[in-house]
Amino acid sequence: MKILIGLSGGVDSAVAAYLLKKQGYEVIGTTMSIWDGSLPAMKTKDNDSCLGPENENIETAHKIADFLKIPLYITDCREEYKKVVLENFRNEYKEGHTPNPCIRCNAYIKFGILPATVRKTGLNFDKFATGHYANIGFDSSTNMYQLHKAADLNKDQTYFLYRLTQKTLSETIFPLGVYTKEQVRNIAKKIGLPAAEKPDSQDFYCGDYNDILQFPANPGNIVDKNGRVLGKHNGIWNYTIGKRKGLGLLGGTKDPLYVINISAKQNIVTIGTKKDLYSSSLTAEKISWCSIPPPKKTIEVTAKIRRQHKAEKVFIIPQEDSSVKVEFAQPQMSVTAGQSIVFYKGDTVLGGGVIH
Ligand SMILES: Nc1ncnc2c1ncn2[C@@H]1O[C@H](COP(=O)(O)OP(=O)(O)OP(=O)(O)O)[C@@H](O)[C@H]1O
Repeated sequence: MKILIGLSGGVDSAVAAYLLKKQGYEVIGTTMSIWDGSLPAMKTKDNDSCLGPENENIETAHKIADFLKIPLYITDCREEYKKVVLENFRNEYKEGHTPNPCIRCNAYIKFGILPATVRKTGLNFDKFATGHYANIGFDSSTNMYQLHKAADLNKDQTYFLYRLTQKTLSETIFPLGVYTKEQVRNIAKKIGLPAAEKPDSQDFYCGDYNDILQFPANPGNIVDKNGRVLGKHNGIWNYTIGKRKGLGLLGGTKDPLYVINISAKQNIVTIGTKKDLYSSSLTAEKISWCSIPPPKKTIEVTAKIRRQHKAEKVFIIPQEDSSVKVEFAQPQMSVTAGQSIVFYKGDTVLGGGVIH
């Protein structure tokens, strides 16, 4: 079997490639290029984000490929990344939402355009692999592939993968799903991999998001729940639900204040106390059911409303228009439009959607 692996120049994908080779597969590497140099380059050296100058990563990917004796192809995904990920990023912030670009990148670029572009060059392969921490299984009772959490729950990346389709799951391998990060680092050190000491990538972009957004200032009011003006903002995209610091309010207040609502239509940021941040339900759209057929009636599952959230008990109530209403068993803090809610049953990712 021939496997194409996405080699980022980091330790995870390098070890994943090593493990595949060790299992006897024919492995070929590809590094996707998404950086077109139009944004200010980051100043900090240790910040290894996805979107940033790539030369060093490509150089390391070449070193890794040479070390593992596998061919490496650099794949230009810059145009598509700009159209699919960065444009959406801008549109979402314009709407006062807080998007999650990694989820979109995975669904459309990393597991879509990247392998498809390699195939178009005439290079054939049977499966596509990455160094993500996740597992894929198959449920013979439903005949469906299943996305499962990684063995290393601290590194589990399934939150970012819920938009993968059945077809993609059927063609994908996650060699690191059964390992802990510590084991992966130890393998890298033991075999002397060039990327062994590289830090994990932290964020998708390490600079100021305004570099990407580039919106002209659009001043408006910061108000309390009663509409009383407490301050001014320069653009709603500088705020996210739950933000507490740097609100630039006029007078000192007794209780700590947080952003509780952002209205693009009214160009208003609303501030409230911690208890105003709690919601008992939400609506999610653009639903992707990655491991099960779309449920027709209410189901009880657990759900995360952001990557670091502890999965909580919820009831999913399917709506006519294919969106879902989600009711929390316990009210949850900082439900944020643009972020994804991801549904789990045990360690299986059922699917997810974008919070409205
Ligand atoms: N530029 C890229 N080209 C090809 N594949 C990539 C690229 N960036 C990430 N990937 C793939 O996606 C996986 C998960 O990426 P993520 O950004 O989460 O990095 P990571 O966990 O730090 O992994 P790594 O140590 O391999 O960089 C990587 O292991 C790799 O297989």
